[in-house]
Amino acid sequence: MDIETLNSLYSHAGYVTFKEGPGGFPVALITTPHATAAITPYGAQLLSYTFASDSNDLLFLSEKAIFKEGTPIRGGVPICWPWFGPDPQGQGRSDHGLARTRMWSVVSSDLLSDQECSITFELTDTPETYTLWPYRFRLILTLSVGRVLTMELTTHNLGDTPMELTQALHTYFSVGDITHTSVTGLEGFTYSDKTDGGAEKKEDIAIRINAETDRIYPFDSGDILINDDTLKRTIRIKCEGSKTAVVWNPWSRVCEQKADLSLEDYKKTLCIETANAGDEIIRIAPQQSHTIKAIYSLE
Ligand SMILES: O=P(O)(O)OC[C@H]1O[C@H](O)[C@H](O)[C@@H](O)[C@@H]1O
Repeated sequence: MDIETLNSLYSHAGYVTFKEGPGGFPVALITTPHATAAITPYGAQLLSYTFASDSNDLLFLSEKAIFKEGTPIRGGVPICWPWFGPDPQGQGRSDHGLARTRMWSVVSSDLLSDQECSITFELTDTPETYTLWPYRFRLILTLSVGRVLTMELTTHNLGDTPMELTQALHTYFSVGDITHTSVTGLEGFTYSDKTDGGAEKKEDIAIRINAETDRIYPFDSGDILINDDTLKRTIRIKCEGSKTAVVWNPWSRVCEQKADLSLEDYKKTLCIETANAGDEIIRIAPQQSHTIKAIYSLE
């Protein structure tokens, strides 16, 4: 859909407008008294979110991010779906599934009040997705911009066979300096350390990142806090409908390997992902649905 049509159908004066963004992708710019957001239908990927009370973006977006059909965008909130990580069946399909490299459709934008605005995107199966993943689905992302940022991802199984999937809201938070950042809320949980062959480990203290980190924690309720001593802010993450939380920092080794990351980017970002990852496979019966939700706020 072109920018003019998007604006004629879904803009709200002073709140929602569509512009052409990098790579020619459309971007919805959303402003409320509490925050501003930029989200592209490509991957339904949130690229930026800035609370009015804070001059720093909540999210990290790589300066070297690639905006090109078929390539994932490095930063913001990529949606990993219907699998998290490498192809679970080893068929050579893309890491993290097919949602982050497809153009979604905008289906609505709503002024919930003069304080809050939401936008909804959908991705449905096509003959092309069916050859990659043989299910009939409707995937809906709703993002609400207000006092808090809410992201809700619902999978509808439109077919007549059960569907199995893993998934994540792969949020790249911006941090002032990773070595002056801690994460609380996950201490005491036994996690799977993907940098150590999935070894099970446990720490009873706040997480501090001082090496490449890639962990899957069992986590189905409660809050996770990112305490940032440099930007002097605490980000609160509430997860619903998810059974795991993933903590990822690429450190220098992965930054060196990725064309879309700068060498020092590991200092500026930390991913805390609301997920059903690893063994936490979601099963959705025919004609049923499943929702995960993340709510982000600043303290
Ligand atoms: O480079 P990507 O395909 O975007 O994946 C980036 C990272 O995503 C997740 O956090 C995984 O746990 C990591 O193992 C992976 O390296």
